[in-house]
Amino acid sequence: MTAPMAADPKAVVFDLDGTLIDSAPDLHLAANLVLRDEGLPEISFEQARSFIGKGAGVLISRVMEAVGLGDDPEEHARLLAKFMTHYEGEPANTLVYPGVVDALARLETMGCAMGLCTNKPGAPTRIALEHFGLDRFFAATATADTLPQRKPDPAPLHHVVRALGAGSALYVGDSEVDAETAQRAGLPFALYTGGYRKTPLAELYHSYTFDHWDELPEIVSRHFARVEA
Ligand SMILES: O=C(O)COP(=O)(O)O
Ligand SMILES: [Mg+2]
Repeated sequence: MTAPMAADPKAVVFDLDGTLIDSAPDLHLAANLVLRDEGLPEISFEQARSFIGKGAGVLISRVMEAVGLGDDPEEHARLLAKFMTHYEGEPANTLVYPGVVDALARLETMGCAMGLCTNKPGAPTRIALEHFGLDRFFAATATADTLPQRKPDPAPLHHVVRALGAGSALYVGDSEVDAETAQRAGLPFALYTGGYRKTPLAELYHSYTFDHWDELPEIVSRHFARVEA
């Protein structure tokens, strides 16, 4: 007798910044604490928000460009290290988007396997997840330091899907980087419109959109009903 094939779990993978948590105020503050300490002009909240998506290293490159510093690698490494010392504390000004916890709890009761795929480094990711009680939902996580590749390379997303024991997954994110990652991974993508996206919706790859987290469980059940049909 052959063993029955394990059913592919309904897997859903989430982005973090701009999707589950609104971390822009703390990222803005940490960037400005570096600039203040260096005697440099500070950046606006809108600038900081627009620099989020490709991880802390790219954020610091964009900050350096914005204040007229060059792109010297040693200077970049020094400022990035300073930024991380400011950012790695408890997320004092970060909020979970409304409805996130209820939506994740609902997906859990629906039997979804859930994972996280973020360009945020591992240490602040773990601190934020624990701080907001979100860590219990995720059976697999890829952060900026899990693999050599980062989003929009599809490798971290594939890594999380595999770690969940799934062949496919719905990816949920807020930004251009997430849309490109899902597209390159060949996975469906649910775009949260409340995050840090700058590009018009019509120009971005997406399978679903939602403006409020209480809409997501219904999208997920529709999606998997269609996939299983
Ligand atoms: O920290 C960033 O720049 C991006 O993080 P995210 O991948 O969770 O959106
Ligand atoms: Mg994001």
